[in-house]
Amino acid sequence: MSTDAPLVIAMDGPSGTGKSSAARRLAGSLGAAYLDTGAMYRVATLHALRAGVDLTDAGAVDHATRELPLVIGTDPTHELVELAGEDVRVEIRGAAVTGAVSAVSAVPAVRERLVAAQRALVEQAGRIVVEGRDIGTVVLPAADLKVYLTASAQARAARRADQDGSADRAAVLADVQRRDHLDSTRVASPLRPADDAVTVDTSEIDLDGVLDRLHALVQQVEGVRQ
Ligand SMILES: Nc1ncnc2c1ncn2[C@@H]1O[C@H](COP(=O)(O)OP(=O)(O)OP(=O)(O)O)[C@@H](O)[C@H]1O
Ligand SMILES: Nc1ccn([C@@H]2O[C@H](COP(=O)(O)O)[C@@H](O)[C@H]2O)c(=O)n1
Repeated sequence: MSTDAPLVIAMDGPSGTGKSSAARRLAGSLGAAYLDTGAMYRVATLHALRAGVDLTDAGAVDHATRELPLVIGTDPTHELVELAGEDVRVEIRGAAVTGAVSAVSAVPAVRERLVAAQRALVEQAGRIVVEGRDIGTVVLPAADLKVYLTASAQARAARRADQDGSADRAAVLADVQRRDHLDSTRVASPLRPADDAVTVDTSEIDLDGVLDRLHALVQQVEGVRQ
């Protein structure tokens, strides 16, 4: 099979399971594009925060994010995230946005617009790994392969604390659990595995091990399609 054959891989799971790291590397090795949909919700959140809207008011969040001058790249070797031409890669990962993003992503009108943009990017790319919370269930229900990454909250919090250089592991764990709860209990497109997703628990596997598992799954899918 030629390396430019269409291939759509959906990767979902809670925070800190390794979705971004694994999806980016998988895309690079498959010669595919990569889409970080969490970054899109983070940009919408930054835009709403800058507009000073009350994030508990869904109508106000909807209104404030209707015009969202967002540019997101899909090259797995080059991260590009811009809001009105400004590079916001660092700011969207900060505490203010991380603390507010679940409120913004729970607003159905925000999701509708971002899902439409995500589908358009997938259509353009043809061969792509897309990661988020609702990719297998809502955004791309016909994906060729759906993977749901999990890991214990403790493992995820330890990774996040190492990544951010935080000594307060209890606070990081509480934040991880708070976001898990909000993302999985919201009414609009809650975080959950698609019925046909393959679950991979990354608690005890390093990133190379996760990549081995993902490559084996891709080979199975490509074998079936040949
Ligand atoms: N299997 C693994 N073992 C150990 N550390 C890992 C593993 N996978 C990822 N990591 C590390 O965990 C941290 C979080 O990974 P990553 O950002 O890829 O997770 P994520 O699921 O995309 O999180 P979020 O949804 O919050 O963006 C990173 O520092 C990454 O290097
Ligand atoms: N498909 C998605 C992706 C993300 N979200 C929301 O965005 C938050 C940030 O995601 P990260 O992957 O960058 O941590 C996440 O907590 C969700 O609230 C989403 O709803 N759907």
